[in-house]
Amino acid sequence: MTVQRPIDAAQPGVDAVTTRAPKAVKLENVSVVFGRGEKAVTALAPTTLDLEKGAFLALVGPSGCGKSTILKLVSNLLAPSSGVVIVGGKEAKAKALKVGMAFQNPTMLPWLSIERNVMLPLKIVPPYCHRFRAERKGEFRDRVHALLDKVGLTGFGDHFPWQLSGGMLQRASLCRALIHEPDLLLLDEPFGALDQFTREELWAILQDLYLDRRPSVILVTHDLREAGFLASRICVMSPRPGKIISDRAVDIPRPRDIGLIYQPAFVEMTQELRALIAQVRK
Ligand SMILES: Nc1ncnc2c1ncn2[C@@H]1O[C@H](COP(=O)(O)OP(=O)(O)OP(=O)(O)O)[C@@H](O)[C@H]1O
Repeated sequence: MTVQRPIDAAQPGVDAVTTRAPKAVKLENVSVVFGRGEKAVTALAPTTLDLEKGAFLALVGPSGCGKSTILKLVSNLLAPSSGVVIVGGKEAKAKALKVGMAFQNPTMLPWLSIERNVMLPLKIVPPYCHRFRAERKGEFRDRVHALLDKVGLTGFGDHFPWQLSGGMLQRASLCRALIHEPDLLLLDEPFGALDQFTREELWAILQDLYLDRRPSVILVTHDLREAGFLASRICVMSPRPGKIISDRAVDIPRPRDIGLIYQPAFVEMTQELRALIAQVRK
């Protein structure tokens, strides 16, 4: 596949209808400081950031620049020291949106089969939890197996986590993040521990899953090709204190083919990002 349109930093991302599109997430002048006095660490300097509904944002930057801190704010695992975090039009603590999450370590419960691990959000998240008893052997089970099929795990529903490879567990983890059809997907280096081939395979799978329902996505990654392949927008962050220093669109039509990452315009974009990160790491 060829890149049909230039990668243009001046345009809104391909997944954002316009910059006036409804916002899934808004950070308004949000900062996070850990500790007090001389030991205080500003994990995030006052930051303002909007994520359009259905957009795919990648956060990249050196270690310690505040990427995970932003995910924790949005998922309400962390309260801001100042400013306000709006998710689905309300403060993050109101939990106005259904959220799905996946991390570098898939953290499956070892005593449950893959089917039951993937089904867990349906047991916990309204409105599904009210129907869980009635549906766990019916509609919900079918839904889990349909998703396992999509990620190439057909027939592994009755296996236990220890019977799967790292790549297979990460596929199952994506299923668990998506089973309750979240409006917002938060991904913290989900493919960081995988080999390059498995990783590329999972980029394509994640893209398909994203195109199915178009949730809003925030992906934290150290892999610039992963960011460029998957995202409609890439924010680069710098550390001490954590802040966003660049916010650019990735204006490449979807579905994207993996061959894209070898295209000159794509390589140029990742090299620019790399140079920016190398500067702020010093
Ligand atoms: N609970 C905490 N207490 C004190 N400092 C913290 C805490 N959590 C994070 N920090 C600090 O806040 C800063 C931002 O951390 P954060 O985990 O968001 O960075 P990151 O960009 O996700 O890093 P990495 O890429 O290594 O995962 C770092 O300097 C970190 O040491």
